[in-house]
Formats: sequence, structure tokens, C-alpha cells
Amino acid sequence: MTTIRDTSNVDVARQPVHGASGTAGLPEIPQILELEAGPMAHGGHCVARHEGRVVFVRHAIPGEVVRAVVTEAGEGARFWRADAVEVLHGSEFRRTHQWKLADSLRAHAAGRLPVGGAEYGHIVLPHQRRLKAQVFRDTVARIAGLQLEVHVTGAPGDDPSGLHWRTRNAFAVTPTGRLAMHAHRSTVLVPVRNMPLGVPGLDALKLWELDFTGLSRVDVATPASGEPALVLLTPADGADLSQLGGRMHRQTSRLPDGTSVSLIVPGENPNDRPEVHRLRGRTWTQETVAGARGSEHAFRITGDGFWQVHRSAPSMLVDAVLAAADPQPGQVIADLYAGAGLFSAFLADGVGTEGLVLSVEAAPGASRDARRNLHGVTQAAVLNGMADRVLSGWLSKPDEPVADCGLGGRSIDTVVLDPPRAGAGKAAVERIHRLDPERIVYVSCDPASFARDLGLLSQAGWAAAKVDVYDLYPDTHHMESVALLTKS
Ligand SMILES: C[S@@+](CC[C@H](N)C(=O)[O-])C[C@H]1O[C@@H](n2cnc3c(N)ncnc32)[C@H](O)[C@@H]1O
Repeated sequence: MTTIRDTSNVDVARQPVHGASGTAGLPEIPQILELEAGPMAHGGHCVARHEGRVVFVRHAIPGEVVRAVVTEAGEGARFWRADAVEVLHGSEFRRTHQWKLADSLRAHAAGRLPVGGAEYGHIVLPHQRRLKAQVFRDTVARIAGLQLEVHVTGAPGDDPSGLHWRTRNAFAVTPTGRLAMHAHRSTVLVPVRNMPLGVPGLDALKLWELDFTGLSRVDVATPASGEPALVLLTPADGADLSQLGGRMHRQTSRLPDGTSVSLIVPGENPNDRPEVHRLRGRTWTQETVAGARGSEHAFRITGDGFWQVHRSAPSMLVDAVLAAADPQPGQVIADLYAGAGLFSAFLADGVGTEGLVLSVEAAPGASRDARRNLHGVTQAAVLNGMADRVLSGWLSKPDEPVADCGLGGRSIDTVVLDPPRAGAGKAAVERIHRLDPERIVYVSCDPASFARDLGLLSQAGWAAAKVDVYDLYPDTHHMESVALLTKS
């Protein structure tokens, strides 16, 4: 696919978009299109057509007529991409974008690209949720061939603006050391001086005032419980590490008391464990989660280990998982893709000391956290490994002790799984089915991979007894779902 430069706008024209292969030889591709925005699709764009060709247009609303700058196109490409820059006929659900830097209209008018990550910010929140329900239904119907009725629920206390919910944020760094974010599908960096999606504790750090020269990335965890923040600094390729540590120590000494800071030096190979150089404070954060059933647990999360991003997501998802799994004393529950043990801890309360929770996680750091977080919980076993391999061990040697990768002669009552965006995939899904649990509780952050796995499970005789969709990513196209599957 080729990137078309927007020559109506001088600064944008100077900024090559990621993956650009130039515009030479493609004079026939228009740079600005007038488009009627069709339905919202998975991925955050409306489907429009130009002379029969599909154009995915961002920052529009179904039913609108917009002028859009073409951002990616090619003669033989199946579809093009475009960004709305002017609204000719607006939707009743449009509002001024809640984050100026992410507003396509203001950004293009000012001669720059909008930052990515808030592609629904121009839509009023109730309509964002209607669109997410429609995208979820359409995606499941298209990929799994199943008709599901869903309703999207927001987090209690969310601001109608859709802002102030992210407890985990990642920034790039400009060559001059300023905090920045990427434009959508682009290497272009847009310097930022706030992060409106972040919880208020993030802006209070005033990271934009520091000089991060020599870094490529800054990750910030600002726990929902109000615990001090953890800032992780990743050096740029070729940075002089001998000087960088001292300089970052001096820069970050301006951060509020209690803030922890570490320099994370990636290994030479992608699979090498990164070196962690602690500059101040600790190398982990603590989150406390209260479930609706009255119990509360504290979790330690090391460095960049996974934690649900919305400040209310851990408690909302725990409640949804407990409602779907309905753990009973003495039951055996597998918690696959378990991270630091969030669901495992609450499921262990439910199955009691006669029961068993098998908490399976592939990332060694997250598994170590899960071991600490579940320390002393005798009915929980933490297993570090890839879910499909662990499942295969359980199937091949069910009578071996749990410590030897078996099931100790017990059978699994419920499988909870919360895979990353790519979903569980065929091998894991088939093995879960062969374990023959009573229930499967599937937590997903991606309707497309969920639909693919649901389709496989439905062919094997499973049906969705209940599916709930949660708006845990306001102002973006993302959503979370929790499905209870039982045998049909
Ligand atoms: C969406 S997170 C869910 C974590 C946890 N359920 C929570 O809510 O905090 C997915 C987790 O799966 C882990 N993971 C990714 N691929 C995996 C695999 N093949 N097997 C087991 N765990 C995996 C990731 O490291 C991550 O911790």
C-alpha cells in the first residue's frame, strides 16, 4: 500500500507516514475524497466507498458526509484508508473532540497529524457504546456466523467526556527529549504536554517538563489505588548507558516523592530478559482490588507486567468473571492467561481450601508476581508456561501431580481464559474442549479473535449462554467482553 501525501496541507505533506513507499507513479489517486460514512467497522473506522473501492475512514460517524484526506492507497489495494478533515453533513452524535491533539479536524487544519489512540473522541459517549455493540454483533456474525444480542456497559463514575481512566500509559520520546505520541499508523511523533485519557495522577507527574534525551520510550503506571507511580525508561538504540543512568537520575529527582523510576535495558535478542536498573524507589507497583462479593486483594505488578488499563477494569472484570464462573467450594478452575493472578485470587476464595485454582501464565515476570500474590493460598497453583502446552500436559497425564504438570487425578470444572489480543487460537481451544469442563468463561479484548475462537467452540457444541460487553476503553474503539459458554 502506498501513502498519499496531503498536499493541501504543507506540514502534513512533509511528514512521511509509516510504511510509505512514495507517491511517484500514482497521480490518478485523489488526495481528498468526499465520502459518505457507512457502518462502523472493527478497528475504529467507518466503511465508505469511492468509485466502488472500500475506503476505511477514521474520525467520521456512520451517516456523515465528510471530506477525507487519503492516508494509504494503492492502485491494486483492496481498500484505502482516509482521515476525515472536514464535516459536510454532521451526525447528531458528533461533539468537539475531547482531546485537541487527537482531533483529526483541528490537527489537519493546523498542518499536523492527530495522535492515535482516541479515534472515538468526537462521538458522544452513549453513541460510542451503541457503535461498539453494533461492531461486536457484526463481527461475531461475520466471523462466527452467530447472532448475539449485546449491550455495552460503562464503568461506574466514568466522565461523559470519556477521559481520565488510563492507569497505564506509554509515550515515545522525540530526538530532543520531549515526551510524545505517535500519529496513527505512523512514525511521526507529536509532542504532548498532557495525556487526557490518563488518570489525574499522571498529569500531576508533569513528565512533559523533563528532558528525556537518549530514551526511546517512557512507560508510566499510576495505580488506581493512589499508590505512588512507577516510571520505566527505555534507552534509544545506541544511547550511552554510562551517562544515561546518571542524567535520568538527576532529571527524575524532580518527580514527586515516592515515585519509582527504573531504566529498562532490552536484551540483545528479543527473548532475552531486559536488565532493570533501579534509579529510585521500587521496580513494581501495587494495586488493590475489591470484588462485589466482599473480598479484597492486593497485587504486586513488576515493571511492565500486564495489568488491566482502565482504573475500574480489575474490579468490574473480577465481578463479571465470578458471576459467570460461579465458583463453588471444592471445584477445580483453570485460569489461563492469568497475568499476576487477578482472577485466580478471587476464584481461589470461591473454591475454598478443598478446591484448586490453576493459574497459568507464559510471561516469567508476571508468573513470579502471581506466585507472590497467591503466596499462602494453598488452593492455588501457579504454572509458568504457554497455555496450549500446559493444556496438552493436563490431557496427556491427568493423574500426575499438579507440580509435574498433571491434574492430580482431578477434573476441571471451569476454564477461565483471558488471552491477549490475538485470542487463544485453534490448538488451545481444542484442548480446552477436550478437557470437558462444565463452563468456559472467555474474557476478551478483541471481538475478532473472540469471534474466531467462539466459532470453533460452537462447532464443538458450545453455546454462548451470556455475553456482556464492557466499555473499558472510552474514546477509543476498543472494548472488553466476558462470555459464559456452556454445552448446547
Ligand atoms: C489480557 S492479559 C490477562 C491477564 C489477567 N487475566 C488479568 O486480567 O490481569 C493476557 C496475559 O496472557 C499472557 N500470555 C500471552 N500469551 C500467552 C500464552 N500463550 N500462554 C499463557 N499466557 C500467555 C500475557 O503475558 C498476559 O499476562
